[in-house]
Amino acid sequence: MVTQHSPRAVEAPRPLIGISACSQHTEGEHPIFTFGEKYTRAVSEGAQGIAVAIPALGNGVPLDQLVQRLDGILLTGSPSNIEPHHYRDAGSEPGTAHDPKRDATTLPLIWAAVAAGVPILGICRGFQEMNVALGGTLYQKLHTTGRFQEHRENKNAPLAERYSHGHTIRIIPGGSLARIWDRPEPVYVNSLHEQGIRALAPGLQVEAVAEDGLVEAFSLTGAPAFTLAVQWHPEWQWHPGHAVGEFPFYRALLGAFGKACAIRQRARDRARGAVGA
Ligand SMILES: N[C@@H](CCC(=O)NCCCC(=O)O)C(=O)O
Repeated sequence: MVTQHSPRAVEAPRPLIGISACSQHTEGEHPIFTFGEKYTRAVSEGAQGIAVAIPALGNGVPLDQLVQRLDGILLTGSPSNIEPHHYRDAGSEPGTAHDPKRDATTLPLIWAAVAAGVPILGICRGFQEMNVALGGTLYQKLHTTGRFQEHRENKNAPLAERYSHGHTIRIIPGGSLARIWDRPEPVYVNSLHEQGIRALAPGLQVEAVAEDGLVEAFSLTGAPAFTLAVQWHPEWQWHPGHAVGEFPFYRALLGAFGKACAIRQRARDRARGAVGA
């Protein structure tokens, strides 16, 4: 008997995409792991994947086993910041938000994922994590350097305004990002971060810069799979409950990531078939 809860018609297998979680506390004393619905929808609708959580368990996640089962990893943004000892910098100011459990998970995860050829898309904190994991450093407060325009959000503005407006970027011709988005008109991105790249990690290649020269996107040279990170928030396109408008550039980014994940998923399926044969 077919009911409203019966599984839908069989559809083509979708890639399994892990989403990095933050650790937080609810009002009580129950620590929880979280990530936003917009990231989940970006994975399921934008990248056509199946979203699964990567909890911030640090050593409790057997990373080598995890990456063998995943077809892609999306490293989310977060209000928290990477602890500066991870990039050999002095301590942060009191009151700075940190998430050591997330650091202990994502930084080694990035190495494991690159080594296993898992496609990665890093967003904002995730972009900063990729740079730090691979040996780069960050400015803790861009606005105090006197070298950059304002990259922080206006917290008094409505959410839609904060995530729709920002600044333009220049996409480096001939790079991986230019292959995803090769249009002559200026590209606008949103901008909601206080920290930014100071020294780019060895092996990373700049894919886009802001007007002030700040690195806004990079890829990993010679990576076996799609390994791209952006300082802005393409997942805004999939923010629920808002008329967010259309951002074809953001759709193209998630689409390219999804295609890379689908390629890995087919390769993993073939390998499993070969083992089972
Ligand atoms: N804390 C870092 C990274 C900023 C960031 O990822 N913001 C995301 C906010 C919440 C979200 O939209 O997911 C910095 O300030 O540089």
